[in-house]
Amino acid sequence: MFNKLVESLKTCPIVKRGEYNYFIHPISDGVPIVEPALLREVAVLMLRALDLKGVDKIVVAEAMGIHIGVALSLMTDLPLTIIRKREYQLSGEVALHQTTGYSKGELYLNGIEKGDRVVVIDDVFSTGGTMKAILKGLADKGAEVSDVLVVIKRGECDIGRPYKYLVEIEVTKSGVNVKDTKF
Ligand SMILES: O=P(O)(O)OC[C@H]1O[C@H](OP(=O)(O)OP(=O)(O)O)[C@H](O)[C@@H]1O
Ligand code: HPA
Repeated sequence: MFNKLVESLKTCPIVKRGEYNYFIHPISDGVPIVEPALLREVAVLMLRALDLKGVDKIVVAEAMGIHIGVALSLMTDLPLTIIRKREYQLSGEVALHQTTGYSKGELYLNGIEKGDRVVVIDDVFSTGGTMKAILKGLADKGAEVSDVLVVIKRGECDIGRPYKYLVEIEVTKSGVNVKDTKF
């Protein structure tokens, strides 16, 4: 079931972003090409893993949460909100500060009401900085987080609550080692 995700990770290129060994993969970068069969495999695994009971909305972050969020939304009929890097100044918008292993920036959360039950999905966990910012924003809005899932977990990562992942990897300067698969 994990064939396409695991095999594509084992052969993906690494580039340096400062000291950070950055792996380049279709699910986490959208390049060189997102094959439908890979996206479908990831979508089916996410659907199998997630606790969707009573869930109202799916939450993802721009950019690389979008394709997996759309796939899950189409399969579940759950609406999707995309946390954007652009400010809209809509009523109720929440600004979040994102810090990753190689960047800092602002994110803007819209479309969440007090009492919403949500799942949050993302492509990668590395430092967990992005997910911590998202969870803080959702808590500030009074949303209840039913489940958090990442497709690819790289390294140890504490986000202050339990979460699920599909694949755990280790990234070195010469490549990706797949350490574990779930679901
Ligand atoms: O656990 P962390 O250290 O926070 O890293 C994970 C985040 O980094 C990437 O986002 P980024 O905003 O860099 O890029 P993107 O626009 O390509 O999604 C990725 O999509 C995750 O959201
Ligand atoms: O190494 C990475 N590759 C792709 N996306 C990422 N998001 C955090 N780290 C990475």
